[in-house]
Amino acid sequence: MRASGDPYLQHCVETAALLAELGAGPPVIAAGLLHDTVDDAGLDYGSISEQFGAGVADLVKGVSNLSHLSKLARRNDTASRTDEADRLRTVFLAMEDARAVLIKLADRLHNMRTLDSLPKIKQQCFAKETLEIFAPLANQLGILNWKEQLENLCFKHLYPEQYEELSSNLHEFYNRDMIAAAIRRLEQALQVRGLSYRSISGRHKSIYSIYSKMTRKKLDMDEIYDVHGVRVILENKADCFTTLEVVHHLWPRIPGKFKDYVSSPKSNGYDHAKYCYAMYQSLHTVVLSEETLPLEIQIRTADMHLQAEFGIAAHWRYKEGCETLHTDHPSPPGLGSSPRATCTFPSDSDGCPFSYSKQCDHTGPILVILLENEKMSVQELPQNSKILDLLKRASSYDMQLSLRLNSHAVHNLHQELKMGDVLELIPSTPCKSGGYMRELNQMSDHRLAVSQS
Ligand SMILES: Nc1nc2c(ncn2[C@@H]2O[C@H](COP(=O)(O)OP(=O)(O)OP(=O)(O)O)[C@@H](O)[C@H]2O)c(=O)[nH]1
Ligand SMILES: Nc1ncnc2c1ncn2[C@@H]1O[C@H](COP(=O)(O)OP(=O)(O)OP(=O)(O)O)[C@@H](O)[C@H]1O
Repeated sequence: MRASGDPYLQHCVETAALLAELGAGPPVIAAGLLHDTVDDAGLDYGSISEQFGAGVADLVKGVSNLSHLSKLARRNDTASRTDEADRLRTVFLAMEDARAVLIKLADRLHNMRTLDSLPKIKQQCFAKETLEIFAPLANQLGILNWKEQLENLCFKHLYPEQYEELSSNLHEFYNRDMIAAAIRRLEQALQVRGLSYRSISGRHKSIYSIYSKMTRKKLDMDEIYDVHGVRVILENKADCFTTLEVVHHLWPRIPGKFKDYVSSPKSNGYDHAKYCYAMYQSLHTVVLSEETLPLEIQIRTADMHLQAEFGIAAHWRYKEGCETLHTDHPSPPGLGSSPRATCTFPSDSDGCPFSYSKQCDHTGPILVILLENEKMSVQELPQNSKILDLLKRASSYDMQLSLRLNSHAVHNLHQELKMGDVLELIPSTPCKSGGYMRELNQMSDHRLAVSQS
């Protein structure tokens, strides 16, 4: 039974259903159904592998590893330390098949939907971790719909009064029909003008995004002009300016809200990886709809859009500085040429071009997890660092320890660490004499001598 009183199986089925809705294949859906069997039903890798295949068993094990680290992160309040939370997200993506991360996200989304039945303190703890770690992870993987749902649920639990107030205002304010009507009107006007466009899409801003913008910019709700938005993607720059004319002809403009980031691109700061400035290009205007509500209209070419969504001016970077994968927002027709423009759901780990290891040139530092006395830290080390280098950062110097790297006993302290490795320090008997580091060094020198002889 779950705390809500629902049969436990319901959580497993809902998790699998979320993955199916996303377009996941049978192994991922099966692993979604079985995701808690290692931790909560005492099944081991072998029996899952025997019944469902090694692929499914690997995924279930991967989710279990992520759950274990997530639990430690909650206990250590990692979410409160922004840098460490950032690093943990990178490690999550690096240590497991990206599909295991998706299953963990589906699991978390369902848990967040049913959080009401847990004690208040646990609700807050889960919501905090979800907001700092899992919602940005969903964003990094491009599952924007899950990201918004997670953020909205966190907002509800972390700031219930503000949530209630804003959601009752928005209940009156959100107008989905208006967006659809505006798109239709604009499509017709563009056709009359003989302008061909790649796509016109619309969205209303999520409640958490509105709240964040209000707090970030110290604004009232009626000062947020992009609650309702439409985006037009066209062939070339000239068409963008013609479309702007059409828009301003259709609706009265709200003064002071026009921004020409096409003639004067917006700099998003220096991109150290690419040695250049990240530039964002788009025309933005806010008009007054027939319903007398502000409507933000963004106009850009397909190239500008690719740059905004996937290039160095990318929306994820603009928001939080991470990687992205758009699975639930298919790219507009004709935008398929970029390697980042579309992503079908990967059928295996190698098939996923968005896993950290595939994208990274491995010249930068590595991030690894150090577990000692149930304490978890995410450590950044230079390339080619060894287990010994990591041990120098451990606080439990005076104990005899057994070491496990990614759940396997460590035999060579000079073994090189790689991105996403998890090193566990397991205290056995208290150390009687001598410093811990000296013993470790002796032990490793001895092992090295033996292995070389
Ligand atoms: N990808 C990307 N999108 C951006 C960037 N800057 C702005 N945007 C998008 O453009 C929208 C409007 O940005 P601006 O016109 O600069 O206005 P604003 O910051 O929202 O401020 P207001 O005028 O108060 O609405 C944002 O909500 C984003 O959707 C950027 O650098 N990269
Ligand atoms: N006018 C618009 N039309 C269509 N899609 C939009 C429009 N404005 C933003 N979007 C898209 O909607 C999603 C959510 O945007 P949201 O408004 O929450 O954040 P944002 O664009 O970063 O804004 P801000 O920084 O102003 O809060 C993003 O994928 C964004 O690209």
